[in-house]
Amino acid sequence: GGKKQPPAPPGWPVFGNLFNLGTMPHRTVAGLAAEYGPIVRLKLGSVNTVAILNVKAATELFKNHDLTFVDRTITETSKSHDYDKSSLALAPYGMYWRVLRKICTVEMLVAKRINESTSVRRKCVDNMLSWVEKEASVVKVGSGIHIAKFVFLASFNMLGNLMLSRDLANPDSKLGSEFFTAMLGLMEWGGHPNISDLYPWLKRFDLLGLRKKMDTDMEKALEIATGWVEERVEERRREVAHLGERRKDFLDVLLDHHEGTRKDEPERMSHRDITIFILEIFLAGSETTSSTIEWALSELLRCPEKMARAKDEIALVIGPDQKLEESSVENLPYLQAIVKETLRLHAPIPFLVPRKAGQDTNFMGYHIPKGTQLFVNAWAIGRDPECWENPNSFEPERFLGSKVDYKGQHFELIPFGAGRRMCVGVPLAQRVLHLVLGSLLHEFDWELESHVNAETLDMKDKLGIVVRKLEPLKVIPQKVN
Ligand code: HEM
Repeated sequence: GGKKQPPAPPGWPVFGNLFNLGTMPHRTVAGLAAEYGPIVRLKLGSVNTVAILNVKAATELFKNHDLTFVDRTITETSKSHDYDKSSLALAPYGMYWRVLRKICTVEMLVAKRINESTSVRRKCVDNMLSWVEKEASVVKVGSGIHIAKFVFLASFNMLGNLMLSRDLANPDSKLGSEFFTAMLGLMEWGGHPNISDLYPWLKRFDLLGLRKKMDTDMEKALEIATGWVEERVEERRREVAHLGERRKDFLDVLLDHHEGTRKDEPERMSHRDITIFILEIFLAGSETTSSTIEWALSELLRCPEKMARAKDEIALVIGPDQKLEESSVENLPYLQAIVKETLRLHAPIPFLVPRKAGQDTNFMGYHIPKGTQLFVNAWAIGRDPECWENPNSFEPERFLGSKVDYKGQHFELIPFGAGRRMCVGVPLAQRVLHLVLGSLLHEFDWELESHVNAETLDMKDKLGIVVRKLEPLKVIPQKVN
């Protein structure tokens, strides 16, 4: 075999294909498949990138080349305060990653441990429902509320409770709101395209000022979270006599591990590592969840008969004066289908978390040099016409009686990725998505604002760390009695 590289659209000197991308790169890049095929080479500034655009190529990737592309590309903002050195999502495929990933899958994000915290999530959802109701009562007639904001707060609060047993959405907590603001900053600066990543030799000029902004917010977030970790270490010291009174949260699991390993063991997590892990879970789990819920509601508001079907299903299983519990979700196949269909059409992280080639490799007849960045376009894959009928239309029915799910075995539906680096939060995300969406549908009737209707609702998206709606969904909730 020669050294045939994947086809590439023509680019500009210096800029490469940067201008081909536009504001919705997942859509633009998906569109290249028609002319260039499912494996496309792009030059983003000076960075060699390959994008995977259909199910066939993704299947080959995850089945036979997962290990070649198991490491991540590291962005300039993620190096702030050495975040990348402790991050699970960015860790090289080695001992540290393996140990931390195992703690996650075996001790934190496993069904048994998730079951123990059911009431915590219930409480956070109840809070959210009352925020929604309250806000709806103060906006003027015909205007809606920004629903994603409340779901985001609730998800953030849930994660704070699961990890730290702390209510960060409590408006009286000054520290909580400072932390929240700093974390919003991390998401903003981390999701913004950065000249420093496109032209590494310009890094030191930090032309967009993103690294500087990141450093400021990272410092604040770390300072606050470090305080929480230290406080807990103290508390545990005092508590040793009567352990078992408190529910073991993620922080306890991590500290148990820290204290259980010998100091000279290479896989020992430092307090710094633990603190950064906490930030990472907030970053990974909040906006992904709220964006999915916002899209699901938007799609349902465009199809009143599907909205009605979802509400009818819930009403049949859950009494009007009962709450929707996580344990009821298994009896709500249509709700489950709605979540799948939403993730198919609106993968919140449409290129997954970028990977890179660990060595020169031959992929489906193409030569891909070591160091090449890899985008797996989950958005395009979810709409691959070879695998999906009417790929662009919202039809949850397609999943009824189908085995296809997002757990990494069906490469046509990979909003959480697949292979070794697949999202570690799936079991939790799955609970939260169904609980939140189901509760919103059960407790309220939803209407669009008076000047909008199903045909005119804006469905455009934009890409940050997460794809969200360009125009936030504004909806009018009507409490169901
Ligand atoms: C709708 C919700 C979510 C979506 C769509 C999502 C999606 C993803 C994707 C696409 C990846 C990269 C996968 C790959 O490279 O193949 C990822 C990685 C990750 N996710 Fe999620 N995620 C969600 C929720 C969560 C939650 C709730 C948590 C934590 C509790 C979480 C923690 C992580 C972590 C730690 C990684 C890095 C894994 C690694 O590199 O080994 N995610 N997620």
